[in-house]
Amino acid sequence: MPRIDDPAHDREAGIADATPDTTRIDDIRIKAVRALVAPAVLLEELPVTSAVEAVVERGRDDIAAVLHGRDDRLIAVVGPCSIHDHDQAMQYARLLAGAARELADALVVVMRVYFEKPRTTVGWKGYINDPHLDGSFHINEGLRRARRLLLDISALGLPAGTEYLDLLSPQYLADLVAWGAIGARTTESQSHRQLASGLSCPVGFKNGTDGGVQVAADAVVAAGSPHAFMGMTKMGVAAIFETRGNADCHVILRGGKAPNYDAQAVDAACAVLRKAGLREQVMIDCSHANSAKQPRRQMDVARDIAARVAEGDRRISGVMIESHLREGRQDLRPGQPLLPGVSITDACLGWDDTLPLLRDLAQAVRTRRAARG
Ligand SMILES: O=C[C@H](O)[C@H](O)COP(=O)(O)O
Ligand SMILES: C=C(OP(=O)(O)O)C(=O)O
Repeated sequence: MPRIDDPAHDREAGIADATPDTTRIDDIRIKAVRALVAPAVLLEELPVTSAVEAVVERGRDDIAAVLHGRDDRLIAVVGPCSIHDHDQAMQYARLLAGAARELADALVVVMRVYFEKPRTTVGWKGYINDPHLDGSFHINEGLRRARRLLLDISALGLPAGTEYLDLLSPQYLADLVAWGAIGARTTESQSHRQLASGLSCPVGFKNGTDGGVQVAADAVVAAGSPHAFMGMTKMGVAAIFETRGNADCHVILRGGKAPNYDAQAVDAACAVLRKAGLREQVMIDCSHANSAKQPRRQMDVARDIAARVAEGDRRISGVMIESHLREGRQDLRPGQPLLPGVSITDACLGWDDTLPLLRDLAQAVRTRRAARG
């Protein structure tokens, strides 16, 4: 596929109706403007069923109950670094749904269903931005596929979690999302904090890429407050949104210059949260800088967390694990076939190692519960 700025790109991608901009002093770096489907059209085409509605609501309620200390289970956000194939994602979801049922007494399992990838510089930006994985950027189709997948996963009884990166995409998908994340690169962004203040689900803010927890605590404070900002309605019209604030936000420790999953790091994070007047609780991301992106190191991190939970630590309210059908990662090379069930972004743990890890975490919760009597 030619680069997006090559005149042959749109022809080869089958994109019709590209509208070249002819003004001289405005939009001088915009090559074309293409039509974007209105959210209301997709919501009508792919409506939420009452069964899915119940799964989303129950997922949100369960997560909020853990965050507010009414439920002693552990939230486990588990799944691929990114989605790139519907059938493989569904294969994974069926396995995870089985585990979620088995461990429901101890874990609130949420599948990571990440469609939008924040890149350090450039790279494939996810299933919505480029669903054909070839630089053709069929965003309308990406939105449609994302919505269909969220419906299918939720229909298994499994709540879905996603990263909110684009500021318009929530209007197409947010009704189907039980838990949201704001990533390390956007936790400090006012626009993302405003968005979180109006989302219907609980939201986790990652610490900054340098490891700074203060920005995530600040984000929880900001998202908990009401805001007014510009956005787009379901009909695709510009609007001013006024939000109530989101009381179900929390911090996610994902490491930075150094890992931050151990007891000392949790003490330090809780000191920051206490000073900000927030609940002393964290979700710990076993991946990213906590595993130095070595997928198998997630097992060490998760087992370390399980040991502390079993000893009675109640400040750890959740874990995140990057896991796919098969371990590792692969490069996306145009025209080259991909291995099924292997991540095309960060390396993941394989399912065979994930299930025992989830069982260990669940056992740790049961031990903690038994000790409290
Ligand atoms: O989780 C995903 C990645 O760590 C994040 O999107 C950054 O990826 P990159 O550094 O490969 O661009
Ligand atoms: C991009 C992610 O993480 P982070 O923002 O911590 O880099 C992720 O969880 O996919």
